[in-house]
Amino acid sequence: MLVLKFGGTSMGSAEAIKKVADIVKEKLQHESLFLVVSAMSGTTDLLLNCGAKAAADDESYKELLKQIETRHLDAVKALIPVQHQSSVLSMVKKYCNEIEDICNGIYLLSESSLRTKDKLVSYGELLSSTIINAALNHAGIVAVWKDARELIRTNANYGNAAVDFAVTNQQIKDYVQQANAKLIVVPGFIAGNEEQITTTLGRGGSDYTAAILAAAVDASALEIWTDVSGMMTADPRWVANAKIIPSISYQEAMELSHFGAKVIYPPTIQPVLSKNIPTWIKNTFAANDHGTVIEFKSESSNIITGISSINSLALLSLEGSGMIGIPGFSSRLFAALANAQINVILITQGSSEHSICVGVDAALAGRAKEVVDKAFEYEINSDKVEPLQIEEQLSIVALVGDQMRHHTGISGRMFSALGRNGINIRAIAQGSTERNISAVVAAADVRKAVNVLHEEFFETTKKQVNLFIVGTGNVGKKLLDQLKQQQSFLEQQLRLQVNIVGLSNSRKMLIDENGIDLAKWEDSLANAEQADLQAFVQSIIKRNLRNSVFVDVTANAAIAGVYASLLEKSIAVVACNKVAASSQLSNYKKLKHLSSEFNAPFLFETNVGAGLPIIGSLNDLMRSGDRVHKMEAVLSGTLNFVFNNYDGSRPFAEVVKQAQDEGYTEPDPRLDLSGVDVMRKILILSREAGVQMEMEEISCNGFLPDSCMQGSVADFYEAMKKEEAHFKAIYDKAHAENCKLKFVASFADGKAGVGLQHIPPQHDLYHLYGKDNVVLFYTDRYKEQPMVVKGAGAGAEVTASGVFADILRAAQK
Ligand SMILES: Nc1ncnc2c1ncn2[C@@H]1O[C@H](COP(=O)(O)OP(=O)(O)O)[C@@H](O)[C@H]1O
Ligand SMILES: N[C@@H](CC(=O)OP(=O)(O)O)C(=O)O
Repeated sequence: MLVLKFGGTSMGSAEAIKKVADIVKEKLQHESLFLVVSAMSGTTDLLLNCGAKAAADDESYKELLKQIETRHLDAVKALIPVQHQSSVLSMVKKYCNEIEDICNGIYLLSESSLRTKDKLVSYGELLSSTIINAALNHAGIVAVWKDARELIRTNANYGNAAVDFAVTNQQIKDYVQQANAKLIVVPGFIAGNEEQITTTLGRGGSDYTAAILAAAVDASALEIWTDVSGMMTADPRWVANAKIIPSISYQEAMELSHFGAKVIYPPTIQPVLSKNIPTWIKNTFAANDHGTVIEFKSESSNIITGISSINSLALLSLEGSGMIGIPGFSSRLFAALANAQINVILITQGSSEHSICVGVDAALAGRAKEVVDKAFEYEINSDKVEPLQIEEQLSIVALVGDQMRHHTGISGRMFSALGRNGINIRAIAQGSTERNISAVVAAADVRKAVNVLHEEFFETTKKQVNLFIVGTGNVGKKLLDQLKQQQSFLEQQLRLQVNIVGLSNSRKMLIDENGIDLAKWEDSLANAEQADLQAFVQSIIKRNLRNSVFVDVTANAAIAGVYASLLEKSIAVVACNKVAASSQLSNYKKLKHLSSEFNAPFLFETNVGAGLPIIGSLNDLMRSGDRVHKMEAVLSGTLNFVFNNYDGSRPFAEVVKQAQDEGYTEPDPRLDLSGVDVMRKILILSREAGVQMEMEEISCNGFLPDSCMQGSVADFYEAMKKEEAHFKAIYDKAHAENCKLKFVASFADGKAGVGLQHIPPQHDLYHLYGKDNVVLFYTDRYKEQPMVVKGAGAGAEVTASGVFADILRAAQK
């Protein structure tokens, strides 16, 4: 005999029920069947909700009752031909009337007991099993319906009754023998006690019904049909890359289900394990998929089989000096919890014996405090023990696998992966079977934790990076082009799946967790919501996605102001914006500190020399113990371009405009022309060279007349035109000395300065063309001959590629 169980998801609509009928028909060709069904999906919750509303004197329960009735009547109408519907419709109607009577009773009494709740929810399975039984018979498949309450005997622990296996097994065997039927339809989840009163086997308990039947009749197999193609390495609603586990041991399945893998109800395994009955998880909507087989395995080949989580946990800590060395404290704690029917999910105790910490379902925390404080009343009153402390809003994330005990370093990898992503671990437990390592984390972090661990243990070949990009100007656009062009290369060659989750400019912002399509980002952004920097940042933090990188491709001070709030949430920051690194020294230091404390890269290579490897090379020198004595540099692509192209033959203002049009200048070119931009750069280099420097300490020998510094950018161009003679004179003077004009930044003996200089032909800085930058580093190791980094130091394309390189660095941390 074969036992098939179809869950609520497989019974959710007439369409789905037709698929169930097809599968049953096919299976019947080979074997006789027990068919166990759950309530149509959502029905159990609806029934409980009706009861709760009625008990709270809320008359709207009547609307819910209508929904339940309509849903089931509709299913009958869709499944059974009109001329045969009446008897089933009247059966459904009769059940619905009974539900209404019960709810009316609850409403009148303003109260409902666990026993009444069991009676109420039993109608979900009674309805669904009646409907499928009728549908099968009308389709010519002969089926008999059997009330599970007459087969499965339990105690009277309503809501989660315990099975009396001796009576149950006998009842099932007797019935099967007497019925002699090919197909027996049974409502799942419900059972009966000695007095024939309805009980239930706990939420999700239809799986258990099926396992009990399978074990009683020594079934050839148990098949649990649901809406996924098997047990997966993690909950597929959370982890997009979760994979089907083709085969798994009973113990691993038990451990995974205990730790939240909802696809199977934990008690299900015990009956089938004791009879060694292979148990399949199969997909009603993809019946040919292999699915998962749960079976006996002497040696499983998996080190880690799956990752699951329990999402509502409270940690209870009992602490006090009176606990040390005195036996019996823990047994009293556990006895108090057990007597109150509070299940302990996790236990940790430090070797000092000064405290003991247990995890329980968050809903039971209040009750736990009552009973434990009562049990230790004497010790609490005499200050030997503190009143029970409760910490809520926690979750457990667990790694499960038979082979963990044979492999060292698994927990190390687990904790460091969580740590790298800024997930704080509140408590740890490892089962003595070493089949499970559990970490307690904040509930807000659990989804991220499951994803981080899944990536660490199952997606070793691929890593997902989640980008939040602000700025879609010259550099931003180029960056998006480059990302689009490289996306598949990165995935195939570097195994990096780069997901652009957020995109914002000063007008609009767009967030899409599945990744913004880079082929049409401009349209999507144009139609997105109004930009709001704080809302954007909060949304990044709230999403709490692993490997998040914030990318600032603006020159905006407000945006530089949000880095700290991101770094302290372990979100990496990549910026071509120089404002933060050149801000007050205290702010620069704070950001550096947050970056190291929260393990979140803060990278700004493009702050100096665009895509040139200037800061990275300097960092390498410093990290390897070198010391910088002197730096000499031309760091403004704009100024270099301007002085390389200006010879008085066309106006200075026109050359500046060309530099702006070609994308070398800051949005306000006065930042470049005044020397401020170069001051920022030498300041950043000095700081990266280990010097504590403020912007005010840098001297500036500027060349721009005061008249050019007033008003708007348009006013600036007008003013430059009027000052043409001033610029011509500067040029002529240098030319007369056979020198070129270079705006030089220098650092020596801990001091920095910038200014326009006459550079003679033999000078290192003379041969510098176009928009090129150059830096000469004189260090302990590069004494006479400096280390030179030289090349195009401005332009959207090269800046974008420098930002891109920083993103990859942050991603591969
Ligand atoms: N590790 C896991 N493997 C497979 N499914 C899982 C896992 N963890 C959680 N699930 C979820 O369990 C769901 C199936 O359980 P459930 O809704 O109770 O189905 P049914 O109504 O068929 O009993 C799946 O749709 C899936 O989203
Ligand atoms: N209907 C019950 C029992 C059950 O097992 O349902 P499902 O198979 O849909 O998880 C519940 O919702 O708890």
